Amino acid sequence: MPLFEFTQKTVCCVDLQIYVEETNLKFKKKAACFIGAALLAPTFSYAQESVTPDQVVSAIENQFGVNPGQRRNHINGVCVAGSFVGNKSVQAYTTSPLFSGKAIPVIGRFSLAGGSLKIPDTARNPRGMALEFELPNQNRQHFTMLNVPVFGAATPSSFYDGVIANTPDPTTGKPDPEKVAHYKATHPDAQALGEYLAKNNPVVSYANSDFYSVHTFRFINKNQQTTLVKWRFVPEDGVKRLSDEELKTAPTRFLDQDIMSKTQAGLVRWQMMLVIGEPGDEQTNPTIYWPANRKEIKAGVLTLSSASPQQGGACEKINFDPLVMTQGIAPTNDPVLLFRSPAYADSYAKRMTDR
Ligand code: HEM
Repeated sequence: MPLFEFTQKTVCCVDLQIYVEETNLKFKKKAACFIGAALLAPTFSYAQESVTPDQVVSAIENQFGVNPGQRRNHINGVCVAGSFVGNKSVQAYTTSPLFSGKAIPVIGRFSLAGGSLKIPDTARNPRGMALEFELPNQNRQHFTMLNVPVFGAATPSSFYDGVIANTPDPTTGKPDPEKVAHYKATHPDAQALGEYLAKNNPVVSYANSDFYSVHTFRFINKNQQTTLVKWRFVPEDGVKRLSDEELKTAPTRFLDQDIMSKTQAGLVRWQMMLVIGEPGDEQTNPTIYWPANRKEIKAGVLTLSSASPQQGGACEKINFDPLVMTQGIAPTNDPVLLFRSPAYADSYAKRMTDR
């Protein structure tokens, strides 16, 4: 399968050559080029069956540019630290030491989706909460969550298509509206997230955001019984969003300073809610909601006590790979979840070796 396919005789060879050089995507030009047809309404098809993690990370780099030493996605962020106390009642579902009832040290990072430092804190895109739980015997558990209940791609190749469609055109410096429209029309899996982001204004503070596992995971108990679960972290201070008016007047950057001030003034908490799945609930497609009436139990409390700039901070050099897990927690066959691990490793390797 070609990485990028032109379905009409639409693009002049010179333009394509420039595009290839600019994008550095290293794909083979299989497209036919017809000089002079470029201005006719083009239709593009860039769906493909499979992509490699490096193709996707390189495409993200091409969309946003590269800031040496920094994350290729979720580049804006802030380090946090605190602890988590898991409820023992969750042991009915999992043997994970997270739910021992004892305080577990946590290093975390809040972030803004996207790979450009210029993306403002008012952007209508997801925010991230990544947690590394430091368990006994040097064990680690990661939760790498978003503040949206569903994701915008059911497969890595669909995610890749979104990156390509939203990559600025070298001539205008902006994504080509035709490509964006074509992507939306041909990727219904992006719709649920788009609708959620349109309906829910960005949050006023990381401390006033809820965060979701998005993916389905498997909890395994001491009798080897498996339960499908999702989880969400609910802020003690409630979810608060910017009004339409505030969105227009808010400063470009306020999220990092806000959480630093709040943790300096006191402790900031979230309740972890475990959502218990039922047989037949969606396991492998992170763009699909579970029914709203699933049983939920209180699974623990996250308390953050400090926050600091990411540069030189404890979170800077952590790869918050969502597949870093302890016993009692396992992934499902969600292709997006499984793809994230090698994609993050690729981004991590790049940012650790940039000059
Ligand atoms: C195909 C899908 C995805 C791709 C290719 C992707 C790619 C990436 C990459 C390259 C990074 C930077 C990693 C690093 O340098 O350390 C990143 C960070 C992040 N991603 Fe994803 N991602 C995907 C899906 C998701 C999903 C589904 C979620 C949440 C449910 C998510 C949440 C995050 C968060 C919170 C961060 C920041 C982690 C940190 O603070 O270090 N991503 N992603």
